Amino acid sequence: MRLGVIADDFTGATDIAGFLVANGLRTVQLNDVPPADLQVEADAVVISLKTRSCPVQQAVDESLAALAWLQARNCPQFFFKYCSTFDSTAKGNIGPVTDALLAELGEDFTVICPVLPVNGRTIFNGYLFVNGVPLDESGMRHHPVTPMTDANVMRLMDAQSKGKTGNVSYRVMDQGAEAVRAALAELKSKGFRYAVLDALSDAHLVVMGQAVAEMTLVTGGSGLADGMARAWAGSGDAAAAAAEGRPPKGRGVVLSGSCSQMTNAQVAAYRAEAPSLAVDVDRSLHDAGYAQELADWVLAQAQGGLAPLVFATQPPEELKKLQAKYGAAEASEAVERTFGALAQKLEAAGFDQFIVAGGETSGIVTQSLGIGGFHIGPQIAPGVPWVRAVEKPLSLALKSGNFGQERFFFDAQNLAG
Ligand SMILES: Nc1ncnc2c1ncn2[C@@H]1O[C@H](COP(=O)(O)OP(=O)(O)OP(=O)(O)O)[C@@H](O)[C@H]1O
Ligand SMILES: O=C(O)[C@@H](O)C(=O)CO
Repeated sequence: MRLGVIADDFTGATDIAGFLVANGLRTVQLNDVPPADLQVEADAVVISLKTRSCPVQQAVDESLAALAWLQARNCPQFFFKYCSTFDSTAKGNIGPVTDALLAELGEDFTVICPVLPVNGRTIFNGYLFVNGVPLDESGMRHHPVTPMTDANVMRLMDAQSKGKTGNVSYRVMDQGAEAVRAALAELKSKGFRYAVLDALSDAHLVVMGQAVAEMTLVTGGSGLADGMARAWAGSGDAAAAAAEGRPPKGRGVVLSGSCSQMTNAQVAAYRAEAPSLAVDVDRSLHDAGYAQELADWVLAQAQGGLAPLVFATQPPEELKKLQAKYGAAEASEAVERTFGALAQKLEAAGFDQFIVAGGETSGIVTQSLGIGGFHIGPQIAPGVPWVRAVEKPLSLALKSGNFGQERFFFDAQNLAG
């Protein structure tokens, strides 16, 4: 094993795993900290946790348990994967988890790099942009759980961590890996504990991938991992690495629990052509028989055409109203529970392809289906591979809220079989 990844949510985990596979690295994704005796043969192991928005101590404990599992297999390098839109407010978990991992590894310096240029997530002078717009002016300011109101990654990190954060600017990236290594050494010697790496392009990813090759712990988005994998692997055999994760034809359903801008557009595009049903938040909260009713609706849709869609996805203004009425945490937990129960009922009824939108939603669906690990297949869109459960014949597409193009739900089905 050459890289061990600790990811703070499920779609984040499949995102980074997809990029490693696309560079020809054999990669296995394990959901939750695996049992101590599990044997895995792979170039990279991605452990997906659900620690993005849980209490801080839980996030720290689970991340350290994942680290211990990887250390027990002599893993030489570790990657803490979080969202390319940071998804972590001043009370968030990225700082505390990074500090705990550094302490456990006996290290005192790392990089902070939530980038993925191919999906429009870039960093310029330490400010995070989403499709050219500062993070706090993007759809992320309306996020139901982690509204992002600052685009300055140094400030975000300083607010939730133990040390000081510096920046390696795009101008240094332009000068190549040697210059970046020198800039990192200088920040470290000046007492900085973290360095935010600028990245405006794929070329910058390659440079930073080379520059951090010897760093024990790195942190960031899958753009950084793409750069690292390219630095090691060159162009490995991506088709062979993806073979076990390829989805056969199957019986599919689309479950959308993300309220991101892109998911709203994807749901609108899909509803225009496919059978769809909106989740009623009130009934999710109060009606024990509701998931069965949703399952009955899905089962009643014609087979063979487009997969039926069940969605909780709402535009920001509707979501605000629902959250004000029911409480944000209560409403989102009820919606997640509903999707979890629905997925179980559909599996029991013979569904074997689950296309899921939203990181938290994907986490709950995967857990409810009792899936412990995935083989990673071909990418439907950058950062969204098809994955195939290790222990049963189920294929899933786990889409981060803002990933994929407008016809993503169609694209996923077109790639299957
Ligand atoms: N109509 C709704 N009312 C209240 N909460 C909702 C509603 N629809 C979705 N939610 C909740 O919003 C949260 C969305 O988070 P999720 O991680 O699934 O999507 P996302 O944040 O857009 O994706 P990502 O984390 O990949 O960026 C979930 O907890 C979900 O249950
Ligand atoms: O980095 C991203 O944007 C995604 O992998 C993710 O973590 C969203 O849940």
